[in-house]
Amino acid sequence: MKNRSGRRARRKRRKKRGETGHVTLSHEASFMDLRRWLKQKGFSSKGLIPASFTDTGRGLMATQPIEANDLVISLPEKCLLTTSKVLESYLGEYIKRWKPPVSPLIALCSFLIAERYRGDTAEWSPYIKVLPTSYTCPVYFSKEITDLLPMDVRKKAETQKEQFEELYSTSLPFFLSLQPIFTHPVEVVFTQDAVRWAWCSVNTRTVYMEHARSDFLSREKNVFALAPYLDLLNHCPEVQVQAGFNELSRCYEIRSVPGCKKFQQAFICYGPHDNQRLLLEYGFVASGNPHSVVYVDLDTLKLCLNDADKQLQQKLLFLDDNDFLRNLTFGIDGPSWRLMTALRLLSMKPEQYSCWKSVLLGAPVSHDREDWCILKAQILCQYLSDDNSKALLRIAQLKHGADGAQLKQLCLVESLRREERVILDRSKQVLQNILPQPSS
Ligand SMILES: C[S@@+](CC[C@H](N)C(=O)[O-])C[C@H]1O[C@@H](n2cnc3c(N)ncnc32)[C@H](O)[C@@H]1O
Repeated sequence: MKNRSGRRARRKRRKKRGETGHVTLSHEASFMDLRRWLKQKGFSSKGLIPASFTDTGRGLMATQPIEANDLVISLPEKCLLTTSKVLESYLGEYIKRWKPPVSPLIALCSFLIAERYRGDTAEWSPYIKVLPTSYTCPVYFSKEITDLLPMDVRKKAETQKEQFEELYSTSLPFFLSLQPIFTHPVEVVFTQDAVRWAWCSVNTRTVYMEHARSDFLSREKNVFALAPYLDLLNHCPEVQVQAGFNELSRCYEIRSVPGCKKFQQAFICYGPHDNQRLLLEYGFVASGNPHSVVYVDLDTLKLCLNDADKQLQQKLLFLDDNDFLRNLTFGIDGPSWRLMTALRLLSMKPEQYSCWKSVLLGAPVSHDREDWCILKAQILCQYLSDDNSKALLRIAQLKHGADGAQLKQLCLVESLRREERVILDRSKQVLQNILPQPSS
């Protein structure tokens, strides 16, 4: 008889209960220091411990059941790193002096970089030490890897990269003004890589918290708060939570609507984001994400249209005026309502223009125009499928000989492309089923 208490049996039982493999990290010196430091600020991490999970990486595990609607975590204001704390710090006088005022984002980024530079002597050192040293957000991607992204997200990633580079170059004079704080030249402390790290730390880890406007900061939104320990919570699209700063308890609180079983990962939901947005803003992809779709960008749409249509430019202008040139998608259920409506408007013959209002509301133009739309949707779907296959092939080639960071990025783009593949295959089936069969 097999030993039922063996490792394999335990793994099997865990799998049956829907638990994934994990290794606890709470005994690691950096996490022990973090918990000690937070305890001094009034936070008790009882009930949640850091662990590394096979499917999501580092996260928090419940060591006791969390009942439905119970608090998952409650982090006192003292533990939150906000722009007010930065203004009260040794950086404050430099920020207050600088004209025009720096943005709340740059204030936070500068503080993270300065604290990392100060090492063990930094007040926030226990927190800085558990932050990732690098990120998998597209601002880290080379052009070769960015080019493997689906067109729509590729353009957004390129814009994001340009915006980051612009932010870095326009913030350089301010960084240079911080020289008196450092013994090394500021240029070697505030490198583009350091600012990218801080920028990703803020963008991927802050919680939303509104702050009163400060005269010392620019008018850009000041809604960030870095929340040590709480920011170890990973995202699950299906989980419902209530989160926010509680003015009475003066704590940032998260309540879980469904609760969480003992020894399972405690998740929160970052928002109803599709995988493209998760990749752009957080540098990961959630498999089986119910919000995921495949975008049809304008260039792809144009590729599949008839150039001979003399009214094409006018039709595209009309679509633009009615906000029908963005968010055109394929989903697990086939082409979206917006995509089909855009195609219907594009399909119209001049003598049918009088019915544009009902078409905008979703009515088909005519039988033959509806067939035209389904055919165009099929062509679009096939075009995106071919692009997907080419990208997956190229990823497989590039994975040979890639270094650690590149490999992580390639695997991430690969997961996004695999999720896209599932959606496109399902869309193809849906379109095949609705296409009228030739009569025998
Ligand atoms: C707020 S942090 C969560 C803790 C983070 N995993 C860590 O190790 O510090 C957000 C980051 O966690 C990762 N993440 C969150 N949810 C994830 C998920 N479901 N799968 C994979 N990575 C996830 C992403 O890298 C994201 O940028």
